[in-house]
This record gives sequence, structure tokens and C-alpha cells, in this order.
Amino acid sequence: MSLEAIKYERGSLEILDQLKLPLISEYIRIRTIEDGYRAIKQMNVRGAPAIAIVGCLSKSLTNQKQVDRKEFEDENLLKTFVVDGFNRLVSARPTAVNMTEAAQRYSQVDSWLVRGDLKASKTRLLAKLESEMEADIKTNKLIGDHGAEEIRKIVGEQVTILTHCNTGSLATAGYGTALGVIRSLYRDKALYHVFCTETRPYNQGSRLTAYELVYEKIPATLIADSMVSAAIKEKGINCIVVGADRVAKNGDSANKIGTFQLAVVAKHFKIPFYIAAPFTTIDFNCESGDQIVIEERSPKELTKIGGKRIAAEGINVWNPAFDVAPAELIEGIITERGVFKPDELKNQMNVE
Ligand SMILES: CSC[C@H]1O[C@H](OP(=O)(O)O)[C@H](O)[C@@H]1O
Repeated sequence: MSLEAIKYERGSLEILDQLKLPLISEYIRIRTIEDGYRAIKQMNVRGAPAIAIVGCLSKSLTNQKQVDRKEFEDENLLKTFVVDGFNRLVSARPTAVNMTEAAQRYSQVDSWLVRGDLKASKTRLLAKLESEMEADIKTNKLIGDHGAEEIRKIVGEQVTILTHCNTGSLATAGYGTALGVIRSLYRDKALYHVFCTETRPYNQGSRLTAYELVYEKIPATLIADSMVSAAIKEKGINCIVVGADRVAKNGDSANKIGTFQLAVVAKHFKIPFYIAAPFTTIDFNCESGDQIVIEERSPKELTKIGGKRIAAEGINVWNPAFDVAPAELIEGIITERGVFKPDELKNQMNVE
């Protein structure tokens, strides 16, 4: 079994097929940008950072094969290849911003183009695309450590924490964001227990987060999404940490559907509710959560389980994949630069 969502070496990219977990641990080859697009769209790979990394690496593969071809003896062709490829990948899923953020970085061609030297440009582009994985793991470990330090300060040394969806090694290049905070708390012997929600309808919690926690022998209990309030009351949950797909400039945070109500419930029980996310997930062009496009997915995700119909034929279905936790319900946003109050984020806008 494996927790490595992405396997890459120059010329070869494989992703762990997360639609088959936890029963089957099987890798899929990604040979082109279209393969990358399909894997992201179908959610064979998911998780805001992982989506961006697979997107970048799928370009490096195509890029490597194509850039050796004579068509790329032209700077404008290479620039068009990069920009068009990223635009295709961004269109796979609209809510998570990390793919868009990567596309914006690479469309600033001076970050990789060596004017007048095509060979050097290709080499620099490839190296930059390949550096995304290592950078993500480094960022996640900083998120984990900043989050653990903050939560130990606010909650104490016996943290009983709840998390939602999957934000671990299966949603990133490794270690994770919210699950990275949990890993750091466990490493620091400050973690008493983790409660993870199923996260209907895609079940990232029961299929993926439970898999990661069992794999690493972190003490954890799986609960249904509807059990959260009772679990806080009965099981002494004293903190909630979740990931994010897009954080607006004012701190409103889009995350897996069900997150908004976790923030409301945390307020009711007066326990801290944290968002854990890298700065690549913060969208300073988005003033508030009202501007975040929420992906709606197939009704089949609610009416069928394992291909077997469980809901009456003809019933209407509403299946938004995300919702928005408002900034006023968020205790802190845990990032690789430290932990910020939602209204402090805007001050980080032009900080490198
Ligand atoms: C660090 S992953 C962040 C985010 O991505 C997940 O969404 P999905 O599984 O649909 O890609 C979930 O919202 C996580 O919190």
C-alpha cells in the first residue's frame, strides 16, 4: 500500500488512483496534458495542491517529448504551448485556485524564458516544473509545524481534533496541510485523538483520510458528517482544522462541502476552527467568498453508491462540491509563513 499520491521521474509520471482507494492501491500513467486533465476532472487525483502539481508535471512530460521536436525552434510557439496547456488544465475544476495560481506564474514567461536561447529556456522551464513537488512538501511541513505550535498554545497538550475531507499526502505532494498539522501534533506528542468525518458524497474522509491515519498508526475515529455536534459534546473535541481550495483576500475560505457548518458548530461550542493552506491557495484577486465559483458535480454522487442506486429515480439533486466558511468564524489561517487572523491576510498581499 502507498501514501505517495504522485510518482515522478523525468519522462515518467504516475498518480495513485484515488477512486480505487482504500481497497486497491493502483497507479495510473499520465503521458500528456490531456491525461492530466482527465485525471483531475474525474478525481483520480484531487486536492488543491496535488491538482496543481500533477498539472505542472503533466506539462513537463509533454513538454519534454515535444520540445525536442523541431516545431519548438520558436520562442512564441513555446510560450503558446505553456499558456494554452495551463489554460486547459485550469478548466478541469473551477474552485481550487492552486492550478490557476501555477498557470499565472508560468504565464509570466520571464520566470523561465531565456530570450534568444531556446535550449536554455526549455531546460529552465522543465527544471521549474519539476521543482513544484519538493516545494510543496517543504511548505506543508512549515504549515504543520506552525499549526501545531498555535494549537498547542491555544488548546494545550492533549488535543482532540476533528478534520474534514482529505488534506494529507493524498491531496498534496506529501505530509499535507490540515493533516500535516495533525501529523506535527502527533510527532510532538500533543495529540490525544483525531476524529475524521466521512465527507459525503465523495467520501474523502472514510476512503482517504482514514487510510492515511491508519497507515501512520495515528489514533483516530471515523464518524458520519451528521455526528459532528454529538461528537464534540460527547467526545471532548476541542479543535477543528480543515484545508481549503481557495481563500479570499478577506479570509472567507472555500473548502469541501460541509465545512461551513463545521465553522458554525465550532462557534456554538466555543472551540477554535482553523483553516490550513499554503499561500498558493490564497487568492488576493478575490475580495470575498461571494466571488468564489463553487463546482457542482454529478447527481450520481448522491443517488448511487458503488454504482448501485440508493435514491428514487427522478428525485432532484443539488451537489455542490464546496462551500464557504466566513472569515468571522475562523480562528486562524495556518500557512507556511505562520498563522494569520483572517483580517491580517490582506497585509501579506505583496509579501514574497
Ligand atoms: C489540501 S487539499 C484541499 C482541499 O481539496 C479537497 O477537495 P477535493 O477532494 O474535491 O479536491 C478538499 O476540499 C480539501 O480540503
